[in-house]
Amino acid sequence: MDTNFWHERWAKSEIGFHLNDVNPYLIEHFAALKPKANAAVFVPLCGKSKDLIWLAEHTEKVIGIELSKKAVEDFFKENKLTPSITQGERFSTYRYENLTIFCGDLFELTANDVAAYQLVYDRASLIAFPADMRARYVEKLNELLPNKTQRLLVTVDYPQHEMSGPPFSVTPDEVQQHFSARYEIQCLASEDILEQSKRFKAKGVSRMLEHVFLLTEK
Ligand SMILES: C[S@@+](CC[C@H](N)C(=O)[O-])C[C@H]1O[C@@H](n2cnc3c(N)ncnc32)[C@H](O)[C@@H]1O
Repeated sequence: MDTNFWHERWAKSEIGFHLNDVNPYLIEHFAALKPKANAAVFVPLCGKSKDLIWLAEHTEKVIGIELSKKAVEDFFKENKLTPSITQGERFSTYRYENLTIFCGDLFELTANDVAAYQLVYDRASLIAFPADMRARYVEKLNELLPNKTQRLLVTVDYPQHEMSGPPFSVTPDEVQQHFSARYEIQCLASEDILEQSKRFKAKGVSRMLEHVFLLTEK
């Protein structure tokens, strides 16, 4: 899967992952991170998610990174916000009050870009990548983030042979494999979402769970 895959999804508005409202898991479980008053949250692969708005209202600073210029521009347009925009070598940077979105490739980020961020919100980001890229993504985030980070991670888990992703299936065992060396892992919720996932059911998926994990650095 290369970056063109995502540019095409956005160009054709094939963005079934996008929710028109804030993700209910974020509202319900964000407090489990026990965010400090000056919490700063990093949102990798943020799309045009409304979750950015909610996080900006509930934390001191939010930074997202998103490949698609269309996604970033739609985000500001649809939320009636006018950002300042700076063109850099690696990214175009969109800023509005306490929210910053880098438009560019996550793999181009350096630790300096996100060093001040202790919390990570990952909804539909790890599961956006096939297995080999997931390993690379986990490694990249480990390299970027300083010690003592916490993450809220939302995954989907279904028989992978029944559908080609994205979203890709990430089982609780795989979450352990990626993160147990560095994080205490707690599953906060597991929900059967098959009935509400009509487009996946239509593709022949027989079982689909969504899991919410709290990862706390050891
Ligand atoms: C499944 S969507 C999830 C978006 C968002 N987290 C949400 O909940 O709506 C994955 C997003 O990651 C973006 N993306 C994919 N690869 C990327 C990369 N290497 N760097 C930055 N963004 C990327 C895609 O354009 C897409 O918007």
